[in-house]
Amino acid sequence: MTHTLVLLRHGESEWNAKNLFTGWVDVPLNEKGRGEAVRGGELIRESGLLPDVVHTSLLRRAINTAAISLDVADRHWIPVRRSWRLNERHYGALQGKNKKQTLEEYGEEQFMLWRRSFDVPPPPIEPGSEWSQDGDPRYADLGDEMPRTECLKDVIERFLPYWESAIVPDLRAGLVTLVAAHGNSLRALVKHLDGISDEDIAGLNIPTGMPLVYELDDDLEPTVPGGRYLDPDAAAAAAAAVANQGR
Ligand SMILES: O=C(O)[C@@H](CO)OP(=O)(O)O
Repeated sequence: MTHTLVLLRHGESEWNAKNLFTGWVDVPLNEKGRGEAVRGGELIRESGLLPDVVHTSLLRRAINTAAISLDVADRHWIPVRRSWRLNERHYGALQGKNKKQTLEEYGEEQFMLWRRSFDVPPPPIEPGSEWSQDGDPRYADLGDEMPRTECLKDVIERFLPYWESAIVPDLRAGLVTLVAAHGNSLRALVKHLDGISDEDIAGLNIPTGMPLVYELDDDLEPTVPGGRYLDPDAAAAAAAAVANQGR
């Protein structure tokens, strides 16, 4: 028996379009992003892989992408679970900063260390500063777990408990499981599923609004490494555009 997992990065947000580091800032989808979510829903519907349950982050770009896509696929009624553990990577003091300006100010090496290294987090965000999430009621229960910055390694550490306790049980119950999340929380998941090395994960970029399907065996190993995008050509072009952000 295989288990079906469908991953969906949110559609383009207002800050993706402005080329700003976003992280935990709760930015809305823009017009293009809503269109990508519609297209994602059409691809899901056409594939016949209709989700039985959906997991999202606590951020509206993922929540609304899931809602739009599922509405198009006529699956708007399925159970939903949300967790901060699926949030985008916290981008620390870079949140709200322009990627191109950051690249020009700090140079290629530092920029790429912050964006794609496995274990180098950006500087922590200043408590109470403009783009900090202090006092946000949705994170009131986090206490000491509330991040001030994160590298991909940190994202994997906070994501895995949710994977094990919430997503794996749905997969094992035979439910087609949709995870609507973010570029870096999905990179954490794909790294885990495909066993990608700490070095090689730097080269992996997830495009917005493109459903990526994994069929998993009983050990929850992908039957096809890397999974399968429902629209592979569009996904490859969009992933290259993510890789080139800042330039
Ligand atoms: O800004 C962010 O939060 C992420 C995703 O948009 O950006 P990056 O791809 O640079 O990690």
